[in-house]
Amino acid sequence: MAHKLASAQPSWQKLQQLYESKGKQYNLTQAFKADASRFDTYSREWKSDKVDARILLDFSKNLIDDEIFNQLLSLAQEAEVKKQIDQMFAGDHINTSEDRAVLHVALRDVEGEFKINEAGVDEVKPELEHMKRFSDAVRSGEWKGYTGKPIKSIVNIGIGGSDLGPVMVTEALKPYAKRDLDAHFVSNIDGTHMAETLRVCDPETTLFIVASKTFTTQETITNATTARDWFLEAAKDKAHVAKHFVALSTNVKAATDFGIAQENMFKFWDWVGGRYSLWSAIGLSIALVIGYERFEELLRGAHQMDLHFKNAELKDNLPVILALIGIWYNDFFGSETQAILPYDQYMHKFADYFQQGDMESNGKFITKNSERVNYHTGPIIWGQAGTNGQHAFYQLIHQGTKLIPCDFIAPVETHNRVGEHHEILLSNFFAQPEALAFGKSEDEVRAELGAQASNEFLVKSKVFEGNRPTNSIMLQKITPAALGALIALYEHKIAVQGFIWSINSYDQMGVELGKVLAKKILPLLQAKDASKVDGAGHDSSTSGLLKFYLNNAK
Ligand SMILES: O=P(O)(O)OC[C@H]1O[C@H](O)[C@H](O)[C@@H](O)[C@@H]1O
Repeated sequence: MAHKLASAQPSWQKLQQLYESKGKQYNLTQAFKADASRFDTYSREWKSDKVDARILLDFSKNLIDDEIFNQLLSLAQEAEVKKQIDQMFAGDHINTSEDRAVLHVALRDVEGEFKINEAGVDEVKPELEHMKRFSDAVRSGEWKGYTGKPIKSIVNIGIGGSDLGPVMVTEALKPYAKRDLDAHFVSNIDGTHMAETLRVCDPETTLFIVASKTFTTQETITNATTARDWFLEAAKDKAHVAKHFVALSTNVKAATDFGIAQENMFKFWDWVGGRYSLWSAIGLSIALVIGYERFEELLRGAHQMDLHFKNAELKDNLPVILALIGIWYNDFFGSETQAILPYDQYMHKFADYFQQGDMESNGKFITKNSERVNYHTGPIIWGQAGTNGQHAFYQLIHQGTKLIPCDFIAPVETHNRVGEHHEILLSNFFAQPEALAFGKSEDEVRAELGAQASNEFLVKSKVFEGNRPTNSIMLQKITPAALGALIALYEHKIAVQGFIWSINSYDQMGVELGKVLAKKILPLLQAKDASKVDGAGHDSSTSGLLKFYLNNAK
């Protein structure tokens, strides 16, 4: 593949012209008035007869018409998106900088449909069986701690991709959780995180899950060592570690060196990216919390979305549509961010999860052809659960000077029917995109204000310009399968954007430099001697900060 600059594609220039000639002054009120079937044209419903999942994507409230949409589809064709999707599913080493395949889709190919020829793929099933046996034993109480008591608390120790997925999914699927099994997630190197967690755990009934793809991550190894010390203070005998510590890793040797018994090791493979790993052994805490069967439903839901992504035509392909609309704003309107706003309390970690998923994947400036891009790549992802965001930052989305495309997500059915809460919640879910799209004109404000309309500032302050684009995504219910499909939808959206921008979405070189510098600085802090700072080769700002710290450290 040539991996051309996206801006060198013929469609890119045409999209630029379309932005100038009509995109930037596109008027949603007029567009909806002119076309009664706009919703039908720009919405797609995806369902699967294999799993309990269904997703409606309404993208009609976007600044697009047929010409723009078709031009975006041409861009996807010119970038050979279909071919790149096929390469991913075939196990080609599309992570070129690390010479690795990108096969999270193989983890959820529960029936083995994809026939991928890559070392480790045939081990997926036995590993899942291992996870099933183990999670069943812990959940049933058959697995006992060193004093013969069943496990009551699990503590997942991991960071980044070894934390965010399990946290997000266990929160999103809490209605399916075993309520008498407490789940904790410790990620931060800040000792407070571990200290506050251990405060509520009992060494006799706590299981630690050390989750690290590389098993070298400083935070995770330090936290795991602290947890082991705490455990041994009570248990005394190192042999008891085997009943209370398991490891999830691709690095079997390092996990063994840490003292994890062979049978307590759950492995995965280097073709699983950290931020795409919740489907692998990294999902063990999910299986423990919701049960293995539900975990498998999550995988099956994702797999159905994989099939849709692989097989559907570009114009009907949900991940492709989301990706193209994102590119339209990111690269032609100059939008810098993308908000993800789930109207479901259980989904409150969804935006956090895709902050890593999207920003670590597509925050890159070098193409696979070693050129520096001359366009913007990955958006800044942010958001929180509705309706909380409405009372915090929506003011800026409605009336600020920045264009912030938003994805609104909601389930038709709630897990908790409490009075009319769900109707009230959803009335907001429907109202916000409507307000953003159509706004309120000055004439409307004047008519509403009556006598007060003589106050010019009041009138102008109450105007909503509208034309602020949104996608609305509805699921039937946040079931394991539906959540699996939704996560896969966003994963593949990220993939398509990376394909079009010609970047490698599957490495993360940008996180390394800071880690290297921290390792150089740590000995200075350990030496506790401010006089050693000068001469350590740091700039005056870093040196000044270090000296301030060392002179005041207690
Ligand atoms: O799972 P681990 O090897 O411990 O890695 C944990 C995380 O740290 C790294 O710095 C990467 O930025 C993440 O992609 C990764 O998920």
